[in-house]
Amino acid sequence: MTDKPIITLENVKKVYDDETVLHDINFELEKGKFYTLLGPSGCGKTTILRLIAGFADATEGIIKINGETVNDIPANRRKVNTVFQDYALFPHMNVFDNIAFGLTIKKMPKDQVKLKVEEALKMVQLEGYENREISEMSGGQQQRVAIARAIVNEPDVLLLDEPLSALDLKLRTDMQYELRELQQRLGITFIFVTHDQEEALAMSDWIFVMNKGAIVQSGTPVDIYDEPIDRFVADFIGESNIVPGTMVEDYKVSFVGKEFECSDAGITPGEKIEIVIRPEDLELTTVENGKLVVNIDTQLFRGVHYEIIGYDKDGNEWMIHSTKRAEIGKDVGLHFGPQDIHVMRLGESEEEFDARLESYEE
Ligand SMILES: Nc1ncnc2c1ncn2[C@@H]1O[C@H](COP(=O)(O)OP(=O)(O)OP(=O)(O)O)[C@@H](O)[C@H]1O
Repeated sequence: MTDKPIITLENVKKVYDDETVLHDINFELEKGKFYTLLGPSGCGKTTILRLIAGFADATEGIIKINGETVNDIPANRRKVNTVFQDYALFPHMNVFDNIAFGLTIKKMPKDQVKLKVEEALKMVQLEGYENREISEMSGGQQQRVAIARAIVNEPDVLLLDEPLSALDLKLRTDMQYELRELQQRLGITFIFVTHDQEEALAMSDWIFVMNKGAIVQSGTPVDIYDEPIDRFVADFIGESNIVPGTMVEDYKVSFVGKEFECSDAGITPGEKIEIVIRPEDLELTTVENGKLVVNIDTQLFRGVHYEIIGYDKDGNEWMIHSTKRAEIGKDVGLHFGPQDIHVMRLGESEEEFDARLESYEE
């Protein structure tokens, strides 16, 4: 990283009552990137945002904004702004007053406030909506007002806590494009919280996958999708086929009683591993041409593809996404290439994971 990180968390821990909700969080964020915290409900995503914003204090550890330790700096003096899930707009004020609120309390001269609000409205494509009441705006428009209210303060960092979760699917997808585009246009750092993996993959430069108060993997969307570090990430980030296997040697694995070429190396020969193959990487073919043979059990039409489930001779379940139909009860061959096989080191069991988290307490 050439520039100073815009946000740094060092050994950050948060305890509420007796419960540790964040364990030893460490990261450095670069300026101008779109970061996402992704994980199931209750894993601590919002708590990280609250610590950065200054709405809660870290129990241990250091939080820096632009290289400066901010643990003792109040929320209103940090150059970050938050867009909340429910937007937190003032329902009795019109659009202009909602956006101008922060500037007015800072006692900015009126003509300057007007200019800034107009500029912010233009950014979110709501020019001319100054006098509308909040109750007269659609969900998507309220969302944009909330963003305008945050960016009018020219923050270095914008924190977004599930800002799209109240929108219907179509609008949500539109807003994903808009937010991504806005982030690139403004060039400020976004930290976006979601439990929706597709949203995270579509929007982010970099994703932190969280589970039970810890970051379990971080990387680009492609890295995380293609090389999930363990079963939790593989399951959480998309549909996967996961079957037990063994590393034979570099670039060779065995599973379902056969050896296959793969693209992984550096794992001890003989090590037990798990094999991940995405449903869209499996191709239906004839039994003779198949690298594996499965018996087709169910088939659902999903619009763009059929979702087909079959079982191999060892009883492993295989999900296949295919534009071709299969015939229930029949054997078919599956084709896949070496690059479609992803090798996962045997992850910790749930119990081992919990024990490791507890060891942080000692
Ligand atoms: N003020 C609080 N007092 C006590 N416990 C809290 C408080 N805020 C959060 N928690 C607990 O901390 C844990 C993490 O909560 P957090 O809101 O950060 O999760 P999240 O990943 O954002 O979840 P969601 O997606 O459901 O919002 C949860 O177990 C929650 O109950």
